[in-house]
Amino acid sequence: MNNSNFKILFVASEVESLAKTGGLADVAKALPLALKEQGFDVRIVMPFYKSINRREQAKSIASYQSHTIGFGISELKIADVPVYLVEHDDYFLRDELYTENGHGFADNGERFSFFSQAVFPLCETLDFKPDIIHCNDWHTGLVPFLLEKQYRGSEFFKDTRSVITIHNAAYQGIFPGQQFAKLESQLNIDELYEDHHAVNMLKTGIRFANKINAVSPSYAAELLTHLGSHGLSDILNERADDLSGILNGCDYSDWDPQTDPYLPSNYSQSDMSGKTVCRQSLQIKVGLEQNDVAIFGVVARLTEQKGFHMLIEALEDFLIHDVQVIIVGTGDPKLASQLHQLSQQYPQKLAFIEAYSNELAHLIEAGSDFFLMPSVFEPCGLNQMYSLAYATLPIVRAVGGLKDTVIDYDQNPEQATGFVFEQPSGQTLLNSLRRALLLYLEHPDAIQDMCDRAIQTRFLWQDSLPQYTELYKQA
Ligand SMILES: Nc1ncnc2c1ncn2[C@@H]1O[C@H](COP(=O)(O)OP(=O)(O)O[C@H]2O[C@H](CO)[C@@H](O)[C@H](O)[C@H]2O)[C@@H](O)[C@H]1O
Repeated sequence: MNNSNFKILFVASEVESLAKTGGLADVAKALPLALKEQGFDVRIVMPFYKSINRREQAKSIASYQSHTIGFGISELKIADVPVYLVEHDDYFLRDELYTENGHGFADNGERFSFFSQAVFPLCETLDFKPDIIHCNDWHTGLVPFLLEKQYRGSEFFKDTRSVITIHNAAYQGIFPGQQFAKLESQLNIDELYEDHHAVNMLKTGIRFANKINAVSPSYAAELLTHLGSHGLSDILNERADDLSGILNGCDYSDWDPQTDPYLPSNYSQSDMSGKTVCRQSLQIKVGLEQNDVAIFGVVARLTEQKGFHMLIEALEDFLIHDVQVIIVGTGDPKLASQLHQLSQQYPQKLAFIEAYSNELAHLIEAGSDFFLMPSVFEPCGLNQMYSLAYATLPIVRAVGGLKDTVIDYDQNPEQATGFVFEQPSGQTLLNSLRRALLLYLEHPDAIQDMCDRAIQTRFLWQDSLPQYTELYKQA
């Protein structure tokens, strides 16, 4: 395959450095950039949100209008990858990407079916004939359906194939059928109807994409089980031959303690003194005393997925020890209020910052000794990869990508890079926290060895690219 002749349209609802609410954005930037480096002709398409960074630099390049759909197309670049922004003020000129006052917009189904629909005239207008349309998560789930049912017969798209990557199957985009009424009338939307005429956008993508992948091998395996499939095991088992798991890479150009511009002092394996500076600066920033107790950090969306119910239960006992816990996150207001309450109870030991802050996220990765991810499920997880790169030992549950990326101290002391536990309970998490703390206090040499291994661990996109290339070929 001559890469430069191979055209990939990467369709995503968020892209790091332009608009981000979670890990999907990290991948939607890093993977296209890695593909571009291999010479592929890759372009990204996403909605033109109000909050897009560098909004004023976006260049309007075209517009499209038919009897059913109209939108503008603007362009920005990330490195030398073009990013096409679908401009439709009614749908996308809103303060947030998906929600308002903590609730999803009522018309999210309509917004993202519009976005999925816009992909095709956008390609035609820009005369970009993709070999692969690479979709991501529920927001883009209608694209494979539209490709098969509306465009398969067209000259322009007759050779185009689709791939859908599942970053998080818990979010499926299930909306009432009326929200899809603006799709072409000749399309048979009825065939997508489930109970009460609802459409499941992720399931639609899984049904119609030529190939499907999940963001880690373990998550792909879990998706075939009742327990781990978020209710999608039937359709995924039907498509099992086309499903694979490809581990995400980590973007070390954004996450490297040697060059990280957010850190007050950079550091590396050969000179870790900067990590102490980061630690002090973190303590000052979040208002904790500057002493040298073990620091446990968390950066996450406040959702059940991230295991906050286990964490809160475990912290109630763990905070009697001489430790500091620093949590940064936004999301579920109930979880936020529980965390605020707990931090008022232990003001010297627990700092909870309810904010979305890139700067704090980087500082926590650098300034903590341990990083907590007690997830209920975790398709891949990126923060544990960032932690490893910053010599901050992850404490994770053995699930999805966490299982594929962290080696437990008790299981394999010679190669360990963190602490891994199985049972999803506050008690087992508490045991792991104590296990880590005990080692920190009594065997600093063992902790040092683990940090040395952690900081050298690499999850490179270059290692995952051959698998994506193979997926494209098979599609
Ligand atoms: N308050 C805050 N302030 C600053 N930054 C914050 C933040 N809250 C979260 N972030 C950032 O958002 C990203 C979270 O990425 P994760 O992969 O850990 O989880 P997420 O569940 O969003 O992604 C989903 O998609 C990714 C990508 O495939 C999978 O790895 C993952 O398992 C899946 O659930 C990180 O870059 C993190 O630093």
